[in-house]
Amino acid sequence: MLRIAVPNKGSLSGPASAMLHEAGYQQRKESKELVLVDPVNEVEFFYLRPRDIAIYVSSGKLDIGITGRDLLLDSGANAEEILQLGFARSTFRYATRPGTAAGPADFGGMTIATSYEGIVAKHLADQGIDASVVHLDGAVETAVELGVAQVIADVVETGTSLRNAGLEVIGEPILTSEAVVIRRTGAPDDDPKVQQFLRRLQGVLVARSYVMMDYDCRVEHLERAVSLTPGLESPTVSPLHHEGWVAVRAMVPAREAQRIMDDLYALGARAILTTEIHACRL
Ligand SMILES: Nc1ncnc2c1ncn2[C@@H]1O[C@H](COP(=O)(O)OP(=O)(O)OP(=O)(O)O)[C@@H](O)[C@H]1O
Ligand SMILES: O=P(O)(O)OC[C@H]1O[C@H](OP(=O)(O)OP(=O)(O)O)[C@H](O)[C@@H]1O
Ligand SMILES: [Mg+2]
Repeated sequence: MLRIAVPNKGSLSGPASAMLHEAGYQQRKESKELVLVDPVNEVEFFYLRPRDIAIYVSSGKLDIGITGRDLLLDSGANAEEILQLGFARSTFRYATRPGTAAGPADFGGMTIATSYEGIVAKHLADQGIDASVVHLDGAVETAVELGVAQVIADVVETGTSLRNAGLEVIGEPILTSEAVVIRRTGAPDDDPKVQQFLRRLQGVLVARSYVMMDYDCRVEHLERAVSLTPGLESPTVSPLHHEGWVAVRAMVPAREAQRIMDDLYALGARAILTTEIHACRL
């Protein structure tokens, strides 16, 4: 059985379970379940704290896990990314009250509050900045108002939490993060069970970001039309009963679908339809 670590709380938990469900795996029905065996797919899911997942995977007791890139790097665990999942996207940044510092080079002698000590200590050391780091479990934005630190380093998505605390980002992002699948560094990459799992998740990613587009167009417009809808390999072109017309079918990126439909229509294509893709293997 493939043993997989899944986040049990926080921003990663819901979207990770939703993606696994879309990929055809059983998921737990209630948040108190810590282990779930999916015998049909020969997979065992362990619902763990997101922060602990890289540690379990690096120990070799679990084959793979879903976590955030920032959590993986912060843990310093011996594990590596093998697939990016596109959710829980964020940046990791320093923030201060306006006027505190012109940039991270001015942080010398200051205290930086963070839940990600590993990332911050390494970044400060790499930049040669002599600042202290204080670890807080969460809500670190409040540390400045309460005088525990002059600077924070935290996850930023919309920036709302920073604005509400009267803070502004300073310096370039330390890193960009998203949910990722990880395995122990150097684990063999030809394990068929892992490969099948990754193919299923890749299928979900493609199904989420592409739609199927069908349309009819005149033969003389076909080349221009297929240049708008080249598909992943090549579009399917079938003859229509109506002489001089063909039907075309191709996958197109979902977020470009409306623009492509406008362009096809302007070219003379008609009966332009898009349909959702529920699952795929490329
Ligand atoms: N607002 C957010 N937007 C996008 N990703 C986020 C956000 N907050 C946290 N993350 C991501 O979620 C992961 C953090 O997991 P964690 O369980 O700490 O999430 P959390 O939402 O902060 O939960 P908790 O309530 O336990 O603090 C990191 O990879 C982080 O980048
Ligand atoms: O830029 P924003 O869209 O405001 O999102 C970023 C905030 O979201 C997370 O906090 P969370 O709600 O998980 O609370 P926490 O600080 O207790 O982890 C993160 O730690 C930031 O505080
Ligand atoms: Mg949090």
